[in-house]
Amino acid sequence: MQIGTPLSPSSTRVMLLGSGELGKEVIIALQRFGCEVIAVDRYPHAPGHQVAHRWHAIDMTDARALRSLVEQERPHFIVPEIEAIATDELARIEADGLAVVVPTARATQLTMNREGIRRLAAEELGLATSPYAFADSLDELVAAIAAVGYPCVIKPVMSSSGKGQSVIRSEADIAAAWDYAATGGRVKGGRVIVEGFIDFEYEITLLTVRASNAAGEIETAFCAPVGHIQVRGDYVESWQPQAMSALALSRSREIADKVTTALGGRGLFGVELFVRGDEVWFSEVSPRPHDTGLVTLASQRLSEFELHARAILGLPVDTSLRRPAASAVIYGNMNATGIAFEDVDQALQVPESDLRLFGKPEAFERRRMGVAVASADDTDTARARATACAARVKPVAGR
Ligand SMILES: Nc1ncnc2c1ncn2[C@@H]1O[C@H](COP(=O)(O)OP(=O)(O)OP(=O)(O)O)[C@@H](O)[C@H]1O
Ligand SMILES: NCC(=O)N[C@@H]1O[C@H](COP(=O)([O-])[O-])[C@@H](O)[C@H]1O
Ligand SMILES: [Mg+2]
Repeated sequence: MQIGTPLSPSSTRVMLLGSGELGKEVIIALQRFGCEVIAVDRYPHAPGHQVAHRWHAIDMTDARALRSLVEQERPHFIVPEIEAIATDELARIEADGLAVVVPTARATQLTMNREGIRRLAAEELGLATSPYAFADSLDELVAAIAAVGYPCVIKPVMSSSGKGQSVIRSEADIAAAWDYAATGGRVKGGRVIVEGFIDFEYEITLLTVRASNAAGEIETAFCAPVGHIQVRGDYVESWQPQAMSALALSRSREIADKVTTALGGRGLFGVELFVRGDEVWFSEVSPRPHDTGLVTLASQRLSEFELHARAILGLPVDTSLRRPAASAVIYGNMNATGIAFEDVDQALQVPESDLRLFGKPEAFERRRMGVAVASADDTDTARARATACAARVKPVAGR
């Protein structure tokens, strides 16, 4: 494996499609190995734009715009960082041998739509999932709910971070859930999935990495399970390791192994699972670093972002946990551009704490603007530290 010199003819070029907080950390990891990084997002000055060699703001769902940028930049690797991308064009780019798509173009196609990954997991791989049905209209939704039963969760098939998602308990909630899904999806009036509500005890992300071993073969390795709490479908706190029974852990690994093997390629995946006792259900998977995995910045020898960078480049990985840790999200708490953060010094008085402020040019009430991480002897203490650190950071209007 060879890595060239950035900005020279020998450069190893990597293009990120999506350059938010997760991409920013992947870019930093790639920069440390001397890659030449091109960061792309839908708006200028995205977090990853600020740490890359070059940046572009384009509509990544526009196949022609995407193709022409790839032809202009000639990256060796394309690393999708969000789901809303012209993934069919990525498949053509991969088939034409223009670049390696991470982990594979097919993985990005299957996971950008809940239907693709759900049918693969439940119908082809036979994994345990919630019962589910799909609907394209309010009438079909009524029928789908009748098949799945109450309570259930309604989600646009194309959405993320809980957008357009609601839990419904009776017929009276159906119309509102349909309307809400239409506002939160990436496509107006689009298709929805109805999922039976799983009354889980806790949920985890099993970070799973497919990377080359010394013999050059792809091997699967697992990080310690990440536990997390979601509010309105968006993560607010995570910790590692999540305590679980030996059987639940081995079942989780088996599911993660099956689904990541089916998606293929090299890279880090976030496999989302629901757990009750020894029972485990597959929920969904990100073929890229996961927001709940931000905790690994404090907990692992190599963060999930460094693991992704290494896997992409064909380098060896090490998933070992260094110390229990936790993460807590910092929201914008206002709608404004160019905001500031007060009391960062106070926040970092918390023992073993650290902060990432993403540098997003515009804040929204519920937009993630930063994260606090902290380590400790145990995850309970780490959680208390991370939430205390996050709470001390005060978003204020910029001057
Ligand atoms: N069928 C279900 N039963 C119980 N809880 C659920 C179900 N589906 C989703 N949830 C809850 O909502 C959260 C978000 O759901 P999901 O991961 O499908 O949304 P998302 O929009 O893809 O979020 P992200 O992009 O952040 O992963 C889950 O982590 C879980 O807490
Ligand atoms: N659950 C997916 C996730 O956390 N994705 C992360 O959020 C960014 C978008 O943030 P924004 O909506 O604030 O622009 C994405 O670019 C990615 O880093
Ligand atoms: Mg999810």
